Amino acid sequence: MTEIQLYDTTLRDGAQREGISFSVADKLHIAQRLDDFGMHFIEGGWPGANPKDNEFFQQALKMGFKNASLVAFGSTRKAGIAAEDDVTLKALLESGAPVVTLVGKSSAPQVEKVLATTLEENIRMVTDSIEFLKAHGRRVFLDAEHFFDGYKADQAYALAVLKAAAAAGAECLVLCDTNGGALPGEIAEAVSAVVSAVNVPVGIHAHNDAELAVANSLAAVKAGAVQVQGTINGYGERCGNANLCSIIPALKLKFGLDVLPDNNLSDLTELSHFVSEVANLAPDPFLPYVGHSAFSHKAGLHVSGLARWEFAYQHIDPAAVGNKPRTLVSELSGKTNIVQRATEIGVELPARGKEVKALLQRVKDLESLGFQYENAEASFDLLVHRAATGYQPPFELIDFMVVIEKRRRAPMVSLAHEEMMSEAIVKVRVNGEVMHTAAEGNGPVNALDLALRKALLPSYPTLARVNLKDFKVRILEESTGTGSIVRVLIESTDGNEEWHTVGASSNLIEASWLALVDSLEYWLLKNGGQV
Ligand SMILES: CC(=O)SCCNC(=O)CCNC(=O)[C@H](O)C(C)(C)COP(=O)(O)OP(=O)(O)OC[C@H]1O[C@@H](n2cnc3c(N)ncnc32)[C@H](O)[C@@H]1OP(=O)(O)O
Ligand SMILES: CC(=O)C(=O)O
Repeated sequence: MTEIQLYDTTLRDGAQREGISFSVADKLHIAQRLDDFGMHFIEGGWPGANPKDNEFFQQALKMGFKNASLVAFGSTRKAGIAAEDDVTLKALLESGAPVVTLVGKSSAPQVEKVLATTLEENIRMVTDSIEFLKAHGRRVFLDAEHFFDGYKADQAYALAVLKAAAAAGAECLVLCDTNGGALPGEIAEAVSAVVSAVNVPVGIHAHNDAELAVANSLAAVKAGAVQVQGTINGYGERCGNANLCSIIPALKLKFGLDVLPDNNLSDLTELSHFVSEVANLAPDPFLPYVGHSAFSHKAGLHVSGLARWEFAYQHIDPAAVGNKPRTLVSELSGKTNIVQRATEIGVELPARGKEVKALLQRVKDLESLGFQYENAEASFDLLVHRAATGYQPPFELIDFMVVIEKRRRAPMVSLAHEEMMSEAIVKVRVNGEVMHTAAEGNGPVNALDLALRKALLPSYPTLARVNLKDFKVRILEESTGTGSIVRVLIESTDGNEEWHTVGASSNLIEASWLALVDSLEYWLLKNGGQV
């Protein structure tokens, strides 16, 4: 079986993504996780480029890896100077990394236009640099920059660079689609040609500018490439690099290549989320394999099909990559979505009973009025409970009133001397007793929240732990202006768990009230007022 080398460049090319700036500690944490995961090579950065990268190599060598080899990245020597005088080559040696990946030009137009040197001198730069590093005991890979564009422009020259690198002792010739514009067929053809022309293993380094980096990497492997370079979550310069979170499961589960132990693959989703956390980027829910929505099922036909056969609408078992299937409830649901979600919250509903039909109809009716349940699972769970015979809500609204007043403090000098005052009066029945409370707040929803809590806290003191974490308002049917329907989505937390509720109305206060009441009622229902 072909041995594939997994080469991660999240810490170097991944850090070239706009918005990412890893600290040394971030890099060390990520490197540790990549090593635990079973990555074969971890490219840590460009020694000499900045103090953080220098520090990283010192610390990473002290830390040591159990699976991976540490790789330092840098360019071939500058034109017109000796290798031993080149600052980049010296810094690569000083980094102490046992493996060095050298980026060298393999495209004739790039050599002439960008390096502004001769084609012959570029070949000498590649050869001298590899020989210099090999003479100092380093393993060397060549990242043949712009290889595929160079292969189209001047095939003989692109191959001559690779042959020179192989003769100088490069262990792997990594063909780079640096501008990310190549197509899978072109990649496969060029990789096959190189594999036949050289006696050294070939690798692939693809960028995602045409959204083909993963497809191109897989096409390269099919054509004989044995090293795959990429990044976690596809982070990288411009539109990113080939996403290892898609490539690794494809190699393992679809190509049947034993690139990692099975148990490690199930850590992939966690690894992806860990790296996005450290990069301070929200995880992309729509990433294949590892995204929160990668196995979310919304359409009624899909959910019903999946209930009969787990592969009806899934290309792999989500558990293989550490992910989970989810069932969404919405206006596109069928009976099975409702039954499954009800089962998840411990309510058994007969699959063909009238309760399910009524709930499904209620969801569709409410969504047509502006509610949206797929992002507000707690509000849907309450619909299920409220429909059950004998359900006793922890509190019931009798009525509420909100007053908003603009007050001017005399003497008025500026807007800072004007203030908005909101007061809410709430009447609710709690455990048979009518509670009549009032509160002032910095806005009408805040005043309502405070007045409602005043009414509930004597009976449910632990409710004090519940906080509103996020409050989103979306205007639906914008064309009707201030008369349009608004949807309010509230995210709440008790410090341990988070839940989402929804309200919709042509009145913003009412929409907010509905979402607020659902939030508190949901928590009381789940916790019985105790935590
Ligand atoms: C395809 C890739 O993603 S390769 C990785 C690119 N990554 C980075 O550039 C990030 C780190 N880079 C840096 O910190 C800086 O660019 C440094 C420290 C490497 C160099 O900085 P400077 O010395 O100021 O040079 P600058 O970046 O302006 O120009 C690049 C120089 O490298 C030369 N160069 C570019 N590619 C190569 C190559 N493959 N081999 C040799 N020299 C090269 C250019 O001709 C230019 O030389 P010049 O300074 O004699 O004109
Ligand atoms: C080496 C590299 O990052 C590239 O060619 O894209």
